Amino acid sequence: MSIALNIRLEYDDFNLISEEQIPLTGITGILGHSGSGKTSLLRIIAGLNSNATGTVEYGDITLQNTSKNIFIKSESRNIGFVFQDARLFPHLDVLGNLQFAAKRCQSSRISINEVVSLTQIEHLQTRHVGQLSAGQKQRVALARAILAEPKLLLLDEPLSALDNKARGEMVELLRNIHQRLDLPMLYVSHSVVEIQQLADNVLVMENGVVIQRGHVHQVINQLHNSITNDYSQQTSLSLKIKQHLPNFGLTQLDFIDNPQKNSRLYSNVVSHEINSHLRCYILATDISITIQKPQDTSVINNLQGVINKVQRLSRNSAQITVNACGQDFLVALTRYSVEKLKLEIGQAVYIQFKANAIRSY
Ligand SMILES: Nc1ncnc2c1ncn2[C@@H]1O[C@H](COP(=O)(O)OP(=O)(O)OP(=O)(O)O)[C@@H](O)[C@H]1O
Repeated sequence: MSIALNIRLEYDDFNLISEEQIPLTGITGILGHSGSGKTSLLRIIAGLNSNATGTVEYGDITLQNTSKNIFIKSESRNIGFVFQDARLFPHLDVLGNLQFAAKRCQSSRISINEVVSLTQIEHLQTRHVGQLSAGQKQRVALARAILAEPKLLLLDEPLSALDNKARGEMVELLRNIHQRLDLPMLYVSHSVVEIQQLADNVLVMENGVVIQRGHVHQVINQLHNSITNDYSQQTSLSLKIKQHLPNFGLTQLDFIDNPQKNSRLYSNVVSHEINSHLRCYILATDISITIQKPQDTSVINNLQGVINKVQRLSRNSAQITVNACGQDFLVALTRYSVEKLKLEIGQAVYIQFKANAIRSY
């Protein structure tokens, strides 16, 4: 099932044009600069923007068809929304906010207690909204949205006001909620890391148009430097947890499709279960290249590969793509190193990176 959009929105100095099939399985991330049209796209899907013209189909349900004069109102679309600011009722406590949402839902397949436990807000129920931190407000907003039992949840930069720790916890929470409720989500952010950790599929927007779409790792590995301000070129991938080595503070990882002995990788210890998948990324600046097989090196991760792309980024910097164990790794080098090592397409090389270069939330 998918949302089919064929839509146009015109403001004085901004146009959004979208002809898109958005999958309704998993979490779809929408990434792009500020002002690229991400929120406008969500608002059109939610039925909060009646200026847009064209069609919006949810599976075989028509939510909007301008030429047939069809526009299903937002409150009848059964689509949930969580904004940057939580927008809770300030005169009610947490439980009051949740009871209000539950009252409006006719089917009540999920109870307030279940949602409270799912969003980990048991201890906050009697607090007033003014006594909550930004992260706690977002969890309550999430709980309220889930209580309405939407068939789709739209999230517009819900973590933007949170610090790093709270963000990591919310990402984990959103993943759990998605899995437990099998609730499709569209997640807007300009943070590549958030999208990398959360989304299954990604749309990239620029100037009101979707310019890239596909599986999260594939899209992130092909992102151009200019897409987001906080973006550094990186290799995005998922690895399988092979074993934890607590005595060394390390976790041993396998490539999912290519689990060979000589392709084991090591990260700083993570809390994931054995055989589960770790979503992670490695900054291009954290990987180096050697021509000879590294010997007696302190760098724990060494993989043999072949150069399949040499790209000049600026006068003095280049990006090399090395395929190792079926995975493309992006490596940032100076022009000096590229020339010194005479790197070229088809050349066999080794890539190296430390355990702490394998990053995740
Ligand atoms: N009601 C409106 N009237 C006129 N222009 C608008 C209106 N709403 C949004 N815009 C313009 O549309 C463009 C896209 O805005 P939108 O909020 O969709 O971008 P965004 O990618 O979500 O940005 P951000 O990441 O900053 O939230 C912007 O140039 C904005 O100024």
